[in-house]
Amino acid sequence: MNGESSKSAAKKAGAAAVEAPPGYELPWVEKYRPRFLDEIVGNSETVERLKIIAKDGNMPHVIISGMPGIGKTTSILCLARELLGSAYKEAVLELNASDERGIDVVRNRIKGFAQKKVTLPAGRQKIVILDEADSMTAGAQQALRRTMEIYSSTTRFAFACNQSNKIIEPLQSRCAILRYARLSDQQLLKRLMEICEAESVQYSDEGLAALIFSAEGDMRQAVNNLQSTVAGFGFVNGDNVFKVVDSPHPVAVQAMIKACYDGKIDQALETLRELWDKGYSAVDLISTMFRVTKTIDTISEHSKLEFIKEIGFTHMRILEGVGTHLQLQGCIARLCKINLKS
Ligand SMILES: Nc1ncnc2c1ncn2[C@@H]1O[C@H](COP(=O)(O)OP(=O)(O)OP(=O)(O)O)[C@@H](O)[C@H]1O
Repeated sequence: MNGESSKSAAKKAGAAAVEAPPGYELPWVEKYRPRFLDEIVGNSETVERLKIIAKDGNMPHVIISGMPGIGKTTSILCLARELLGSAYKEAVLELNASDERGIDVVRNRIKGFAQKKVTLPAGRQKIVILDEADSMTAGAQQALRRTMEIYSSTTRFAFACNQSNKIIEPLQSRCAILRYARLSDQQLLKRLMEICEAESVQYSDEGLAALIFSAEGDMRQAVNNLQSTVAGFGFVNGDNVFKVVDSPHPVAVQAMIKACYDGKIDQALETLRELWDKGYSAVDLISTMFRVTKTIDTISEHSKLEFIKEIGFTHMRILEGVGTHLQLQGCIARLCKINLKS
């Protein structure tokens, strides 16, 4: 790809306006962090609601919850940028888990910010962003209750968290709760292809499939693994991706599950032995077995459900502390037996 077209691809993928200092490369998750709500992939209904808020300007207190790496913090930052324009720097206070966020910070820093006078576009308020809010102590959350009410005419709060039930009820009742779902494979694929084009990455289709498989709907992980694979190997194919993420190769695990389905216990145990000897832990193996079984389409629906049930029981036992080779061998034996019965 020539320089000009790679530049326009970068623009299309929303490459950050901030350039890294010469000699340094920004991590791609930062370089391609969406800057406007339009660029956010997935969760379109929720993002539409945010766009309406950005247009009307009357932002309620919000909680955005969902699993990691799907755009919660990014959405709040985009919303704040669209609401506040050039006043963004002055009118946003962002605190995340790396900042001290005990009661004192709520009493001093947040309250101080809420009292501060800032010139804003008409009808806009200052915004306090509390990232990873579920890790704030209950005491600190309690201390926010009155602050949120007293200063609500000038300051609005946005919380991002993985589990909204870790936010105390009184705060939940003051906020609009928006839930983000994990991103679909197509959404991840589209974004990864945009970034590959912008960065002139050499890739194969099965390389992208491997990135999507290992990310499980987490865009941050997909983009990070893409960058690590490019940095480590230069070419994104399945083998390289699984080396980077250091998880059992799903093709081998799939062969093992299929051997169970066909009742070929020796072959299945042999594959298990090879994977075990590579040093993967029992949890890695059993969770890959689960994910692979879910997606195999050559197994009957009934057997698939029975397999998943058995794998689930084994997973539970492993988490209880018995993560041995024998545990997995037992699981393989039971999987082989399921199909013999039916
Ligand atoms: N929906 C998305 N669209 C485009 N890029 C995304 C999306 N979600 C995540 N990303 C990428 O992943 C990076 C991290 O996203 P973000 O910080 O918003 O995640 P998060 O959901 O807040 O995760 P956490 O719960 O760990 O804080 C972004 O910089 C961006 O590059």
